[in-house]
Amino acid sequence: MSGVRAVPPRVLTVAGSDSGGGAGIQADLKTMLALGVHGMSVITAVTAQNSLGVQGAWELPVEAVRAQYRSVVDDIGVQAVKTGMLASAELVEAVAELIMDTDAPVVVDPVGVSKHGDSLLAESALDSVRTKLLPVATVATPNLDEVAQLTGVHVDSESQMRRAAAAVLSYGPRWVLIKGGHLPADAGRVGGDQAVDLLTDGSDEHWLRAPRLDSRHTHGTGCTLASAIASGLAKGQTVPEAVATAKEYVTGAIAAGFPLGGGIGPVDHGWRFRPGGGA
Ligand SMILES: Nc1ncnc2c1ncn2[C@@H]1O[C@H](COP(=O)(O)OP(=O)(O)O)[C@@H](O)[C@H]1O
Ligand SMILES: Cc1ncc(COP(=O)(O)OP(=O)(O)O)c(N)n1
Repeated sequence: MSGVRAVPPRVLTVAGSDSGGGAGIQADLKTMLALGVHGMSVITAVTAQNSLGVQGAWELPVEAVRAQYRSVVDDIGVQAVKTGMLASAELVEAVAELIMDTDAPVVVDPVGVSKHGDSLLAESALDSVRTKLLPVATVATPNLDEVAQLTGVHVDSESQMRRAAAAVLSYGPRWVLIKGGHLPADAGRVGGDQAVDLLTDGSDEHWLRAPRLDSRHTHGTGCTLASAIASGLAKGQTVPEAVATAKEYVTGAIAAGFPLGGGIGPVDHGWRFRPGGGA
């Protein structure tokens, strides 16, 4: 018996490995599986990491990163790329160069520091992120700490998110999603009980709001959101559509986050497959 099988859209993550499975490459591939695309990976660094923090990190040589990327893109092809932990200026610049030659939308999560405060990007790489990586992004997804690191703009209220967006857009990404997950709960508005993000290309503006969930187990929120956006783009969604569906997915994953180890547990990438998850 023979038949033609449907081929799912293919999404490539270029990121670091999180041994604890909550963030990084592991979060990206789980998200992609949950959202029905074929996930592939270029590993840039390996971290020894768990619910308590990052105990060690080792970069891969730039030629190993280039070789993984070429193997995937030249044979299998990609409909979207997502970048996460890139560790050093050399890796940031090599990845930006590879992306420039790839005809697919790119989600850049400019990962700087983990939730535990462990650095995942050398200070000396910040300028390469600004001048080489952000210009090739279809969507950049900085959190508020990354906005401050990259632009010097400190956001502590919703009204300042517009200023932050303009500062990031000045480096050249087509869209920016300013993630307000780190915004104080009462910032700038009455009843600030929402997790608010701002998506804009400088003229079109979308405010995304979800209930702010009182969960300690939020490890991997940023990686999960960025991978979900890339999955939507690979399926042919517009940027605002992909971001809206990704926000809904990450909110469900945070709501279903669970305790692992002695610290911050992961969000549940498989929440839609659990009873009541809707799959
Ligand atoms: N407690 C929370 N409840 C609901 N949504 C949240 C919560 N914390 C973060 N988010 C959402 O998760 C996504 C990732 O944001 P954030 O946690 O700021 O990123 P990062 O993991 O890069 O620090 C955003 O859509 C943000 O609004
Ligand atoms: C290997 C690796 N990459 C990225 C992160 C940061 O992930 P993020 O989704 O921002 O989640 P938190 O770590 O902030 O919870 C990471 N920790 N490890």
